[in-house]
Amino acid sequence: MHPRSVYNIEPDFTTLAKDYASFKPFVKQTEQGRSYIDFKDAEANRELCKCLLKRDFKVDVDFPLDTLCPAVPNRLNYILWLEDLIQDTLSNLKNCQGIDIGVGASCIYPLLGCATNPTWRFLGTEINQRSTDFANKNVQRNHLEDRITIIHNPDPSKIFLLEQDKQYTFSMCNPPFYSSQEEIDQGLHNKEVEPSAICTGSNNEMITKGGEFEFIKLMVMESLQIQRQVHWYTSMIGLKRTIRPLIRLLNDQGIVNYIVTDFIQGKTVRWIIAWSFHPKRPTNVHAIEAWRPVYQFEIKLPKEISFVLDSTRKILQDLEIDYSIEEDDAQETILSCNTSRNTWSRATRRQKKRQKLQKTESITTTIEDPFLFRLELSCSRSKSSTWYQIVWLSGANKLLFEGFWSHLKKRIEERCGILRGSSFNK
Ligand SMILES: C[S@@+](CC[C@H](N)C(=O)[O-])C[C@H]1O[C@@H](n2cnc3c(N)ncnc32)[C@H](O)[C@@H]1O
Repeated sequence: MHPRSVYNIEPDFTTLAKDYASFKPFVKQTEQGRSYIDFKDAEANRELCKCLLKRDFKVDVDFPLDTLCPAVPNRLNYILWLEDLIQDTLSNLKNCQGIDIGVGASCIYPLLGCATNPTWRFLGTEINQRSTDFANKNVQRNHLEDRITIIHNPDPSKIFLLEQDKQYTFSMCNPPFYSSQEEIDQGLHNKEVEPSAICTGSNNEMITKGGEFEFIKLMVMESLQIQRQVHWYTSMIGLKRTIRPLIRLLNDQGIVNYIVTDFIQGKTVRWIIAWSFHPKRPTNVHAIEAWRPVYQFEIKLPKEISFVLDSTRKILQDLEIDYSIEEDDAQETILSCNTSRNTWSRATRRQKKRQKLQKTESITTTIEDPFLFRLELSCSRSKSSTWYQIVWLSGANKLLFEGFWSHLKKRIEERCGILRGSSFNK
């Protein structure tokens, strides 16, 4: 559960039934006096969803019993995590324009997103005509026509129906997870399927050709065409086995800025994957470390921290890389570095040498996106050696980062007396 979720305190069904008479018929009591509802009862689920949305977000919805009933806490987790992602990586937090692929009849994500973020707007798409009509009615019911636009997508193999020349902050999606009814039955057995979806999710909402992997793959492939028109592409993942092939796909397509997170809601686990063609990487959002791309390297150097710091400064000055010292004490020093020129490639350094001899201005290669990184120096327990870590913070070119690190590592190791082939660190 997201730490900011109102549902960190479990809703009390007795109180909810007192406040909402429509919910009362569904509330039962255990012998110990604990109130509960039957999650296999579609009507009970729908009433719970409607009452929670009304009570906690002043959102008023209605949807047919044979369409997917959204579990509100689960949907809220996604919205709150998106807020974190945006806060962490974008400078302009106002006027966010989101996209929801497959709004469903409830139109839950646009409604919840607008209720919790007064400046957000949404474009919602849906392939099912009946769900599109219901979603539109839900938008009207909440007087949000000026902030939410719903469009019917007649082509299931198409994902993004965007306005040309318009920029979008994020896209989100709760895709159909399964490729067949057998897979759903298996999911029920493994407790992968949300209780509220058991009886209500109709086939088009739960099943898609090739399952969620193929659906998200379509999204990835289309995102390659439109690149930075959407800042963050995101999707919920319902099955753990989908994560690895998706990461492989992103890597194969050269997408280096991505992140995976998870949410545990009762017995159900859900994941969200996000990728971007923008250089700024998220560093302050909940993520599964094991699925992060390699953004950092660490080595141990056989010298005291003051010596390593002094040597690093000299190397950075030589490379004309700007840096500021963020934190500095005897135990740990953090240098924040940034450059927009590649001054370390062999060709650039050769050119620089030549130009020095000829006393002309040096020419360096400009990098498309600013290259930001952090160097973290910390004392080892013995104090006579130092842990030396680089963390890549921003930049779209992974090879550039790796090339820089290999250059810096060689120079700092040489200064610390580690010669090539030496056994220190092995
Ligand atoms: C699992 S439901 C999610 C509904 C709702 N967003 C929610 O979270 O409860 C998936 C939805 O995506 C829709 N859908 C499937 N393929 C689509 C596509 N290519 N474009 C837009 N919607 C699509 C389905 O009709 C269905 O309503």
